[in-house]
Amino acid sequence: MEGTKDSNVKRFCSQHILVILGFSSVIAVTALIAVGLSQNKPLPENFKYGIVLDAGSTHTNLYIYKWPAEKKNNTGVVQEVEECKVKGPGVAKYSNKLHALETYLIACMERCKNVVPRSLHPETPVYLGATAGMRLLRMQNEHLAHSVLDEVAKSLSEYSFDFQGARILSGQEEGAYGWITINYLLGKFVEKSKWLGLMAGERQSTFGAMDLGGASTQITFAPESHTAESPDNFINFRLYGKDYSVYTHSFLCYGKDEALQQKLAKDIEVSSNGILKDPCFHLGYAKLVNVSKLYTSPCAKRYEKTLPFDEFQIQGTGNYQQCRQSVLELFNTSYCPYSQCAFNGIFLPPVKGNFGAFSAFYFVMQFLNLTSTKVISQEMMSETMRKYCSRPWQEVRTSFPEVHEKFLSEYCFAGTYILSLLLQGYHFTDSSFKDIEFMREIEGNSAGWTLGYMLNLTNMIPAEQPVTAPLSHSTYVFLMVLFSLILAVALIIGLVVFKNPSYFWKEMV
Ligand SMILES: Nc1ccn([C@@H]2O[C@H](COP(=O)(O)OP(=O)(O)OP(=O)(O)O)[C@@H](O)[C@H]2O)c(=O)n1
Ligand SMILES: [Ca+2]
Repeated sequence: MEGTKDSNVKRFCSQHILVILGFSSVIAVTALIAVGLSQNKPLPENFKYGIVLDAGSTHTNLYIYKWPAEKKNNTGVVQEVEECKVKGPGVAKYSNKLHALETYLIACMERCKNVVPRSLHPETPVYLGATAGMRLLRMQNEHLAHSVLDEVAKSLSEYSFDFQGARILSGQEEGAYGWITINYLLGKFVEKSKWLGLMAGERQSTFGAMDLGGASTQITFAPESHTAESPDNFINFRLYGKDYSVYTHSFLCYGKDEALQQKLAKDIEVSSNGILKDPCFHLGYAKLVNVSKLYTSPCAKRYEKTLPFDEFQIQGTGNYQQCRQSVLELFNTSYCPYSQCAFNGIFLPPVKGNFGAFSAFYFVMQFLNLTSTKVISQEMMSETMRKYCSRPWQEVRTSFPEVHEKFLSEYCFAGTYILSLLLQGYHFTDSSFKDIEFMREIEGNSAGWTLGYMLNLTNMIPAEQPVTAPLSHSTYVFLMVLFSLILAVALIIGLVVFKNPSYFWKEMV
């Protein structure tokens, strides 16, 4: 009797201990989840802004970037929040009307005043970088180029932002910053994490970058192997703890507009009657060109000749094959002082990996409807060009009433030029051509040199990998909760078994 009472009390006590233990485990796990989640809740972020003006040969574009101040050294944190196209042509075109530069940037700078919170204006850097149009002007008249830069610098320093200067980028910088931009946006500088970040990550291959502007074009990529040939074409970077040896070259005068000027100057040399039958323009298209204007750019100088007329008329004949032949004459492949060259005796290692092709590469391909499929073959593009160039001008004009006449009339030339540059200039093959992605932006950020320029000048890309915990905070919380749950379940099962071993054994028998 005494024994039964005793065992009843024991059972009562152990049942309660079990309930208390189960209850505490549930509370502990709930508390752990709550603490983890509240700790992981994003803190109110403190943003910083940066402004870059891209003073290109054809126009100026302004970009406003924004990033959380605490995370400035992480990759992919900078976001483009605004793009503003400055009204009017590129700054180099103002060399004979400097006074007009006083008001040139006002509209876009007013946008900046609205987008960037007023309290942050004094700490928001503003950079202006000029490219090939200004490089050409500097070649012609250094003093004038300085005056243009002084004038834009003067107008930018009148704002309450932290103006950091206006300068002409070298072709190498332009190529390199474009390469940094797209690889930063594609997340190629960080290792691909494995097993929730528990295993060492894998180094990723970078994308090559190709930029086609109005006056110059750049190609930049990490070649298969480093070579001692033409050291001027190589830049070494150490980014996030990894070394990169990158090939880059900027072909001045091989932007879309200057290449066309060169072609016209080359072809008019052999005309005697002031008429230029041009296969790169549509049949029925006609345009008057002033001879002295044609020779103002240093790019067409090599074909300069005294002609018996002051102006000539382009008459389109719309023939892709003949246009291709004429364009190919712009690339001199008859000499190469290195083991391999692009054209004009410029070293170029074999192209390797994926490429992002942006600016006019994209504008032209988009117009030709060649950006909707991810993979574009060179046959597909040649066929498109053959058909497009043969369309009569009147039909083209009425089919695309919304497209600016200058752009529209030049797409036959531009597409043919792009094909020739990629195949004969850079030696892309049937297969490597398919590795080119024509892109305008990557997740809302424009592909171009400006972001890379700002990342570099604000020291946002560290040479060494920042020291971080091996796991992200959310992975850490997830694993802690999971293991605690496993522990709690094991504890409860253990207690049940300990409390009533006969039940367990009975089941087993
Ligand atoms: N919808 C558009 C817009 C532009 N273009 C062409 O694209 C070229 C300009 O490209 P862009 O990258 O804007 O040149 P810039 O930056 O001004 O020139 P650069 O980089 O050489 O200084 C021009 O030939 C222009 O005719 C085009 O064909 N279609
Ligand atoms: Ca450009």
